[in-house]
Amino acid sequence: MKILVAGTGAVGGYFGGRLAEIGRDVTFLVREKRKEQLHSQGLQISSPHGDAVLSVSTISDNSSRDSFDIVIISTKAYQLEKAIQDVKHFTDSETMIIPLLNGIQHLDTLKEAFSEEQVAGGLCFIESTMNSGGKIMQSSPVHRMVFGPLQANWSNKLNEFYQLSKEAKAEIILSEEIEEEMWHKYMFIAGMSGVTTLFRSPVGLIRTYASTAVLQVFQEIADIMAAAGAPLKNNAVEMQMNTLNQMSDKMKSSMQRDMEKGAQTEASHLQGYLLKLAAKHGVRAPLLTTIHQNLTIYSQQYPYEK
Ligand SMILES: NC(=O)C1=CN([C@@H]2O[C@H](COP(=O)(O)OP(=O)(O)OC[C@H]3O[C@@H](n4cnc5c(N)ncnc54)[C@H](OP(=O)(O)O)[C@@H]3O)[C@@H](O)[C@H]2O)C=CC1
Ligand SMILES: CC(C)(CO)C(=O)C(=O)O
Repeated sequence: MKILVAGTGAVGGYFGGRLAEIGRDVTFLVREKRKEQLHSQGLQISSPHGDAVLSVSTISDNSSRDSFDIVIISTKAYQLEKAIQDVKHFTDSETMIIPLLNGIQHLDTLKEAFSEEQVAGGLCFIESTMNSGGKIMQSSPVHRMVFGPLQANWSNKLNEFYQLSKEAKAEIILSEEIEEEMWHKYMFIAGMSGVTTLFRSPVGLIRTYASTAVLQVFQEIADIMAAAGAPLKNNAVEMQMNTLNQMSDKMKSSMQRDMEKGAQTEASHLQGYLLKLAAKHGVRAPLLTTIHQNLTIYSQQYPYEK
């Protein structure tokens, strides 16, 4: 089974690397700078589960036009449109797409670009970032990737992919309820990245001094999602509070790490899309609005390429 990873950063480099590490047929779609890094120093992972330096296969958007069975998409949301154009050279009508982006809006973009049947659901829990030298730094042990079919007629390729992932040094899970899981992860990350960027603090201090804000933002998001008809559990807010309460004091969100690097954030894909749903369904979300305003002001102050 031929696997292509589009987005060899903190997420794709980690999970793709863990598959390559056990000899699976993984290729990384990369641009020039990343290609040079990977060829000169290998795919480097620093992790509580053991470091790795892997020699990996790469292709670029203009190289040969092979088709892959599975394409894992792990770019940022604002890079997705270009990534889709590049990935298209390497897919056919049987290729299954597994996106690992946070959020939900990208599913529509992908279904439009490929076909409804080709797009699976996916998400991950991992605290990782890529440092300036291209090394993937995982800072806490959780490394869970969940994927699964979004409709009943699922491709056997997903099952095959699950079977060949089992030995990888990562928790890779096939879920029959991936859509519901994605909405819950979306609730969690929109809230957690929102408060960690608003208070510019890891979760420990926020839990101690601003737990009411955390509860409020999860509740606002739950109200928006419920109004939009998302498949949420009755205790969705409590579940997110529990997840947050189990995290270490030092835990940060990837959006917060991006902000610390002065990089672009996924605010419009995460909080911005929720606020669009809130406006559409007439739901009030004052704290989420403040969080989004904070991210918008940040985006106006930093000189990243817009
Ligand atoms: N990091 C984390 O801890 C977590 C992140 N997520 C989510 O995962 C997604 C990915 O995040 P993350 O891995 O942190 O992001 P990174 O910025 O670390 O990685 C994105 C990678 O995608 C590459 N890329 C972008 N466009 C293309 C393209 N057209 N062709 C080839 N490569 C491309 C970038 O390469 P280049 O250098 O060439 O731009 C970069 O290496 C996001 O939606 C994020 O919210 C989810 C859970 C945890
Ligand atoms: C909260 C966390 C680390 C969980 O994977 C995450 O999804 C992110 O920071 O983007």
